[in-house]
Amino acid sequence: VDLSVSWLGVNMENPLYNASGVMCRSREELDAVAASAAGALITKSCTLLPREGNPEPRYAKAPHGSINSMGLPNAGYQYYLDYAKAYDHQGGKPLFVSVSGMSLEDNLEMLAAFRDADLPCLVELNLSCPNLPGKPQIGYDFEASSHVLSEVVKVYHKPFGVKLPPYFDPVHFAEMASVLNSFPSLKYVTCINSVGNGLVIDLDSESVVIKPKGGLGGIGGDYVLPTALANVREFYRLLDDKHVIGCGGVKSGREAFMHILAGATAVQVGTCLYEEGAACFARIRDELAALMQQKGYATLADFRGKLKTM
Ligand SMILES: O=C(O)c1[nH]c(=O)[nH]c(=O)c1I
Repeated sequence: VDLSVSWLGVNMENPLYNASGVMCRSREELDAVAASAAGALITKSCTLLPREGNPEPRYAKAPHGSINSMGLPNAGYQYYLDYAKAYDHQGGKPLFVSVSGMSLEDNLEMLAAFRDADLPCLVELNLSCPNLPGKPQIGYDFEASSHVLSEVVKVYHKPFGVKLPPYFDPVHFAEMASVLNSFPSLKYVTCINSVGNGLVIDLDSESVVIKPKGGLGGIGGDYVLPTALANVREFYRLLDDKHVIGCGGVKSGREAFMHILAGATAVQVGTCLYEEGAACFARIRDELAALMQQKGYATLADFRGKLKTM
């Protein structure tokens, strides 16, 4: 079977890569993803200046996934720009850069720098960080999203994507799709970011499991798979001439297959990568290949977006 996918000028030997935020804050981590069976890699969302992030513990494994309130810890955009400048773009694994400025001005300054560097990497603009106390997720404010994107496309003229929060209402899917469809150079969306501000309780200690925000954090893993699949399918259905990247609940070939069946061009792995390490990519890749073989599909396009309804 052929697991390759070519989209937006990048060629991936398989559709799997890391979710921004996991195993991608340092060059050592990024190199580990690049050295793994992953088909691509993406950097930790970056800000203008380096950030420590929220107090620890800020990540915890949960019975069916994870909770995190990292608080955007990152080395600052210059670090990732330098990594991108030194990266072997011909090496076969596309590099994506996630940008998540603390303000529109910061986003524009970072995007202008990436523009001027004229590198082959694709930008994923994060509209959905749920863990900055006092800062709402842009993606939940349709007016703000439209304004940010209007300013972004004045500065950044290359194709780019956005990381979206999960939506839970058909009206919201339609509203956000309408905003996104008015930006032709916005060529992909990544659905979904973590399900924001969940609460995991440890029964024995009768306590929360992470320190920031009274224990509130973004939820990932098995918990979010149905929501992730719904967002992938809805935006796949509603967006014009854009790709949807699936993220949320992928821990085996089965969920990767589901995301692609729902319309995903490629698939990101977060919680499972955090817990299992980079070996998960070869395992999930082989499981996906076996599933395709079993079902008689030769390529991803044979079943992409072909979810049956009743
Ligand atoms: O807390 C984080 O750093 C974080 N955590 C997430 O779950 N999603 C995000 O987009 C971010 I920027």
